[in-house]
Amino acid sequence: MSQTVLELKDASIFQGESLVLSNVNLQVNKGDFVYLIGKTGSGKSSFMKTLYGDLKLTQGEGHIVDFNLRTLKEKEIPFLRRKLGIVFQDFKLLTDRTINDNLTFVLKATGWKDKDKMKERIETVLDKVGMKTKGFKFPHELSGGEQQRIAIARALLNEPELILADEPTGNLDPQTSIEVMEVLQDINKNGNTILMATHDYALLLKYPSKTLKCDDNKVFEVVQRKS
Ligand SMILES: Nc1ncnc2c1ncn2[C@@H]1O[C@H](COP(=O)(O)OP(=O)(O)OP(=O)(O)O)[C@@H](O)[C@H]1O
Repeated sequence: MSQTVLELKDASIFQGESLVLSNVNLQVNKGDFVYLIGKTGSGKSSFMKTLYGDLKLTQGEGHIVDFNLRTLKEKEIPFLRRKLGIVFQDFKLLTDRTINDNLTFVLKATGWKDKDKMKERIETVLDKVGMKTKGFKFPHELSGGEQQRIAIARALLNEPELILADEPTGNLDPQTSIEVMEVLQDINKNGNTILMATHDYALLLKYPSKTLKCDDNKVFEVVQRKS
């Protein structure tokens, strides 16, 4: 039986008083790879922010991993985020420390204590993104694509039930975008569930998957035609 990791029913997404998306219905199951597309300003980031608790869900129903978005309390947000892996367009690595220290920082902040176990987990996630030998480097010593791989590794640290990637290739050239996408495809094949916001249509064509579109304050599924 498929396990639902995200479900929205008649959910409306607001930025302050203004309605961004209305009556959103969607279900994401374990193992899915789902795209969220739409023009600039159509609401993709607002949608993602609602899912990780940065914007409150005030209308409709929303369940993500084991949390109810309607009743989510401020103090529960860190626990929700531990079950999610979040990847941003601009990587958001800490620039003052090495990759190993970036990853150790997250593990410590999420309750890990055993040094050997932390080291082992860091090696495992760096290996998953093909960056096993780069742990000693500082972020500025890596290319954009490599930094994004590290950001994906960081998202994987606590074995998230769902990865939310908001324009993960937005700062990358087309070839590097494909390399990062291959990493996301690999981790999806290994069982990770991914919801990815993008406006990169070339990626959609190359890696077809279930696609939701934000347009005109609505979210609907689009069916890709095979040409
Ligand atoms: N912090 C904010 N406060 C008020 N309105 C906002 C805020 N952020 C976004 N908006 C508005 O919400 C709407 C949706 O923006 P959003 O950033 O979600 O779109 P997007 O599809 O992610 O666009 P992009 O691809 O440019 O990131 C826009 O009309 C935008 O002006």
